[in-house]
Amino acid sequence: MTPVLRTEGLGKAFTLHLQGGTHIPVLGGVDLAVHPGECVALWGPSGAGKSTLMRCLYGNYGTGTGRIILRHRGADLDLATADPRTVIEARRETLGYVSQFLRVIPRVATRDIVAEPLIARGMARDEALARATALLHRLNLPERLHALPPATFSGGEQQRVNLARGFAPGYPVLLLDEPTASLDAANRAIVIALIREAKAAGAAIIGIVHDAEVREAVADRLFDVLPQQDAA
Ligand SMILES: Nc1ncnc2c1ncn2[C@@H]1O[C@H](COP(=O)(O)OP(=O)(O)OP(=O)(O)O)[C@@H](O)[C@H]1O
Repeated sequence: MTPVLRTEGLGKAFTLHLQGGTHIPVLGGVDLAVHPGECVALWGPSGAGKSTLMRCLYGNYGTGTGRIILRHRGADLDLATADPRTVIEARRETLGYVSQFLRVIPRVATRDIVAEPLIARGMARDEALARATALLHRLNLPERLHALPPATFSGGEQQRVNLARGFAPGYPVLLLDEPTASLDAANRAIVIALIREAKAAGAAIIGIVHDAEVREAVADRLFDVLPQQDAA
C-alpha cells in the first residue's frame, strides 16, 4: 500500500544567530512512512526532536535536507519545497494538526473555531455548525461555552476545542501533538475512540503520545526519533 505521508532523508538543524551562530543538529536521515488507517507514535527521549519533526511535517519549520512527500489530490506533493499557497491548500484538504495548545483567535466563538475548517472545505455553514456542536458535546464541552471565545477556558477545555477542530473535517492525514495531555480519564477515553474511528475511516495518524495507556490503545507501531548526538 502507498504511504500517504513519508519522509526521505529528512534533516533539520537550528542555527542560533543571536548565540554566535551556534548550530544545533536535531533531525538527520529520518525515513518515516505512514499508511492509511494506521497510527504511528513518535518515540524518543525528551529533546530528541519529536515536536520538531511534527512541525516539519506540517510545514511550520523549513527542512534542511530531504523530502516530505504527502499524497494530496491524488499526486505526490513535496511539502519541503512546496510554495506557501500549496501548503495552505494541503492543510485545508489533506493534512490536519492538533497542537498541544489552542491558538486562541480573539472574539471568535468556540463553535465557529471548530466549524471554520469545515466551511473552508466547502460545507454549508449550518451543517458545519451542527457538526461542530455535536463534536463539542461528544467531548463534554458544556453548551454554555460553545458561544464564547475560548480565551478564558481551562487547559483541558481548550484542548478539547482544539481536538474538535482537528477531528471535525476527517483529514486523510492527522498529526496529534500530545492530544490528551490536559485531559481527565473520561475525556481521554473519548479521544481514544475518536482516533480509532478516524483510523477505521482510513486516516493516517502520527502522534506524540506520552500517556502509555492512550499510546497502547491507539498506536500500531512506534517510530524512533534518535537524538543526533546519539545517531552520529
Ligand atoms: N526553535 C528552536 N530553536 C532552537 N532550538 C530548538 C528549537 N526548537 C527545538 N529546538 C531544540 O531541538 C531539540 C529537540 O526539541 P523538540 O522539542 O523537538 O524535542 P522533543 O523530542 O519533542 O522533546 P520533549 O519530549 O521534551 O517535548 C531540543 O534540543 C531543542 O532545544
